[in-house]
Amino acid sequence: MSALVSINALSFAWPGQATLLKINNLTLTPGERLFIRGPSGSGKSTLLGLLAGILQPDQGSLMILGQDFTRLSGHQRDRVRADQMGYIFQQFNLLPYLSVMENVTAALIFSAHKRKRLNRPASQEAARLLSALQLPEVLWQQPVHKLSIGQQQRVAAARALIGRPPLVIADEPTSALDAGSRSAFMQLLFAECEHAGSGLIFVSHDAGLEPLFSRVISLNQLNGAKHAEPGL
Ligand SMILES: Nc1ncnc2c1ncn2[C@@H]1O[C@H](COP(=O)(O)OP(=O)(O)OP(=O)(O)O)[C@@H](O)[C@H]1O
Repeated sequence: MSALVSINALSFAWPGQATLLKINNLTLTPGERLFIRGPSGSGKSTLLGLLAGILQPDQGSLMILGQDFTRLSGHQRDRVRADQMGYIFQQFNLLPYLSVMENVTAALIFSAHKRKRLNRPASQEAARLLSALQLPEVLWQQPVHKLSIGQQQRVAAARALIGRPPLVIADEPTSALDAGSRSAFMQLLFAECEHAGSGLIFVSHDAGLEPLFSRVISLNQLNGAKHAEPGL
């Protein structure tokens, strides 16, 4: 089976800055659950931005679901992301004045592929995900800006998971959750990924979650770039 993600000799620098990431090799196979750890500022979110096609490497190759992202236009990468990925952003990126339901189902408006993978009406699938994440039903028609940060994080997760994307990318998705919600969140995330056969790339500072993953990597060990973090 071909890799979901394959990185070779990739390097990336933010404009005017020293090289932040130099990654010789990283592969994710379908269904694999990868945990990436690293101190603040080590480049975890930047790496996820590259994998999602939001950023472009300066050198090297980046194959996502069999497509060479370095050869696609920004618009083509947006298409792959909308159709084949679910991305839980660190800052959620929800549409504040739309309701919880509208935010979750918005992911389907932009992707016929995600709509096709549903096996029930969109609102029912959104309800199933929101219930599994223990988000009270009274909130579902509320605009998301009225929700707590932890509740918004769960809406962002439901939006990423709807339509069974083959690749799920999660950037610190449990940072605002209490222990009970975190546990429900992790169970749903794993159950959904397993059911859909999705690969998962998960970045977190929460080392307690590491044993749940099939592979754990340290970005500092993977990264050949010398960066200016104190003590590194
Ligand atoms: N949009 C940007 N423009 C310029 N530099 C950036 C930008 N985003 C991040 N950086 C720089 O890249 C480096 C790595 O940032 P990044 O957010 O990838 O780290 P991180 O490991 O995800 O950190 P954290 O754990 O705090 O979220 C930092 O030095 C940061 O200042």
